[in-house]
Amino acid sequence: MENILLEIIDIDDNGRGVAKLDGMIYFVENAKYGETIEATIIKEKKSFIIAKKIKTVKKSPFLENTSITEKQLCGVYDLFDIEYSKQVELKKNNIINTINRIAGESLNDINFFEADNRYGYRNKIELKVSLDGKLSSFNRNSYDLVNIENCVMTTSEISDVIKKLQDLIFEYNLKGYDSSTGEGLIKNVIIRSTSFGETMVIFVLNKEYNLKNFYIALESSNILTSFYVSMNAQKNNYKIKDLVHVFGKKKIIEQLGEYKFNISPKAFFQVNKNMSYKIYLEAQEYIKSLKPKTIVDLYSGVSTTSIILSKNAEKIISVEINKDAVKDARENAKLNNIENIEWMDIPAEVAIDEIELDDEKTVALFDPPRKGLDKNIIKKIGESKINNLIYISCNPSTLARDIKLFKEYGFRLLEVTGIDQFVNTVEIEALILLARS
Ligand SMILES: C[S@@+](CC[C@H](N)C(=O)[O-])C[C@H]1O[C@@H](n2cnc3c(N)ncnc32)[C@H](O)[C@@H]1O
Repeated sequence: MENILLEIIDIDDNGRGVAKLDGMIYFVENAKYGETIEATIIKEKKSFIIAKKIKTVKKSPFLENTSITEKQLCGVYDLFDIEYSKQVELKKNNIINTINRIAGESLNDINFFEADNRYGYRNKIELKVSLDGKLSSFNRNSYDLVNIENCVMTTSEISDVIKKLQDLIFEYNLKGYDSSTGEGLIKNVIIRSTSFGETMVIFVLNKEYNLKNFYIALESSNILTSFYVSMNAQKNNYKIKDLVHVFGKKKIIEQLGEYKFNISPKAFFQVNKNMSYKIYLEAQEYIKSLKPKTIVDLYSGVSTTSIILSKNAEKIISVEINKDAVKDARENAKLNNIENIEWMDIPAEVAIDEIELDDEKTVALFDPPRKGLDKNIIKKIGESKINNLIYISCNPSTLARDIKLFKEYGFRLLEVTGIDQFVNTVEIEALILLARS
């Protein structure tokens, strides 16, 4: 089959280039936004074609002159070398087009919070270790490792920790895990930092191993506030299992506005502190105008939103499936002298059957994972007396699907705000307000 020329006009949620030719949509891995490429067809489906990039024929006019290398990205940042104004345009259009297409809206423009920092914003990173002991990151969609150096997207505290860890890993001759054989030692290195300069590291190990001298050296380097180890011997499973606290504090502390938050090793906390705080403040603006008696905060994590909104309602019901996060949330409320939050540490789709929903002065707030809301939640809220909903989403497609379903119960889309929380990546965060009159 002859090669074809494709102009990349968009980037999809998976970071693939999108092109249109003769009415067909093409998806191409490793294609840059704006470039023209020579490609070959790999797979033809009814409504789209998967193509493989052969070479760039014309460079993207949106490319920035940057000296940043793949090694310095320390992760997947598909848009890192695309002009920032174009990144914003792509993200705004993604939200607008997805909501219009799936939820039947006709948005022309939306509010958008641009990032305040393009680099140095990530307060959490997960790294791997190669078989020759080099800290590395995974390539997209594969177990291939890219050695890293001077990570530019992480906070300076995390960069400092990486340097020290790398020196010690070399010094103590520690090796990474081999995904093809299931052999090796270090599976995962999770590093977190807070704006107080506190740092936490978690090693996920493949087997029991005496690392006592390494731990002593790491502790005496004074670079870490907290260090944990977890054992997970399951093949190619890199997740934290049972945790052992090795040294330092058990939790690190972060602050958002007037509130402090203890963060334990497994708890979810947004990776871009400044931008996530902007989302919470925007949600608070909506809440202030609605003056609710009760806020039902579904998918509440460590209750960051519940705590920030605690003065804006008589009662907050905070629902989160992760029991560790709820434990942290209770402590966080105590730490901030907050007494009007009630917790349910069960799935939101189950909790919704137990929550009183027949008061018009209740506002529901959702912040689900990428898969969006469970159908039972939409049904129960739809059939309830609740008239105002705030929805924070990291996936425009499931957000748009859920807007469409809420519209069947008489809700209208009133506000949409996009937030560039995951700068230089294709990921987007959106906040919407739905109401029925
Ligand atoms: C995107 S996070 C939002 C957390 C929090 N609102 C914040 O801003 O930090 C989604 C949260 O939903 C929780 N979660 C996932 N599935 C759930 C379910 N079925 N019921 C309740 N919580 C769930 C996750 O543990 C995670 O804490």
